[in-house]
Amino acid sequence: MKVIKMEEVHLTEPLSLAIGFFDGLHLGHMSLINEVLKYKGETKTAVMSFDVHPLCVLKGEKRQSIITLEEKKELLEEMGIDYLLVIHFTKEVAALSPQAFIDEYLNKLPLKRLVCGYDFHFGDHNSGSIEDLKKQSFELIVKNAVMYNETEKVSSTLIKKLMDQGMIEEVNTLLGRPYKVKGTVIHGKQRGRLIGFPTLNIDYGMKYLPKRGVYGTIVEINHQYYIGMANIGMNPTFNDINRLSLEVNVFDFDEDVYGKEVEVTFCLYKREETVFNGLEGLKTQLTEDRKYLSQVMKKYLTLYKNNVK
Ligand SMILES: Cc1cc2nc3c(=O)[nH]c(=O)nc-3n(C[C@H](O)[C@H](O)[C@H](O)COP(=O)(O)O)c2cc1C
Ligand SMILES: Nc1ncnc2c1ncn2[C@@H]1O[C@H](COP(=O)(O)OP(=O)(O)O)[C@@H](O)[C@H]1O
Repeated sequence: MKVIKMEEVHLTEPLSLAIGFFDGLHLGHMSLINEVLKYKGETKTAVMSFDVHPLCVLKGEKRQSIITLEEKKELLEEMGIDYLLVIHFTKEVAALSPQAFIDEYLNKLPLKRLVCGYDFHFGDHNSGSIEDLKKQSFELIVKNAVMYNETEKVSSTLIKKLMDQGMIEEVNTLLGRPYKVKGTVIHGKQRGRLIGFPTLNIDYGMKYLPKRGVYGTIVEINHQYYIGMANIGMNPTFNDINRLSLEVNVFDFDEDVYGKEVEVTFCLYKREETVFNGLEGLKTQLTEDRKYLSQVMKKYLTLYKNNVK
């Protein structure tokens, strides 16, 4: 798959294109991508997205996302999309009228058909709608919402809400794959090894983290897979950190991997983060967590290993 900045695009073969920010690439987004892939062979296949979330630009928000641009690229490539077309999103782009947006980004392409979701809006104050797209010369396919239940649609907002409740298995169902966080191993307070539970502290960047607490995870280190118990939290027993930490104690592993990139896959939520009355209480709890998770996580490790290439 080629990644092309829209300012530099020059394509000549007919295209089928899905458009959206696609935070999460969840089942709803996948229905658009799969629609485009139906035309592989007849046309080239492409996805158009933005480099930063429109709300970050418009409201100056620092927004944690379910998926990074890097992960988006990997997934779309695996699915067989030919081009990822990236719009550099700025206030000027946000202020384009609907027709100016269409002329600037869509009519410059050899666009045979456009696939978008039922609620796609674009242009100044989101004033552009499906009605504007229907008037153009390309074919338009509008996909209905994929539903979560009778009333709620699968959406990035819903996935974040479920993450906030620790409902990671539900999240994984709606993503169509397990939730992962990739990051570099950084230094913590060097206390873990003293209590017999060393942890990889992970720099999770701008990834959205599930609810504070303990999770059963699969950890990839140097192309090997391990079971691990992760904690997302503020280590309230010690009360000496100021940003939510993601750390994982890896089973059957004993190496120094500071500075390496690792990937944590969230499989199940075990318990809330608790304030202990000193180290002994924490150690007893961690011993119980390890005993429980080393049993329960075996099947996830097998499944995981069977599903990676
Ligand atoms: C599986 C797991 C569960 C944890 N649960 C708690 C907890 O309930 N309460 C708490 O204060 N800290 C908890 N911790 C965090 C420990 O306090 C932390 O790992 C320890 O202080 C080591 O920190 P360090 O990596 O900065 O050295 C947990 C850590 C792990 C790996
Ligand atoms: N089983 C293991 N799980 C996690 N980290 C381990 C393990 N074995 C060795 N390590 C190493 O020990 C370091 C963690 O020790 P710890 O005392 O918790 O330090 P820190 O506070 O810097 O995370 C890890 O970064 C890793 O390099």
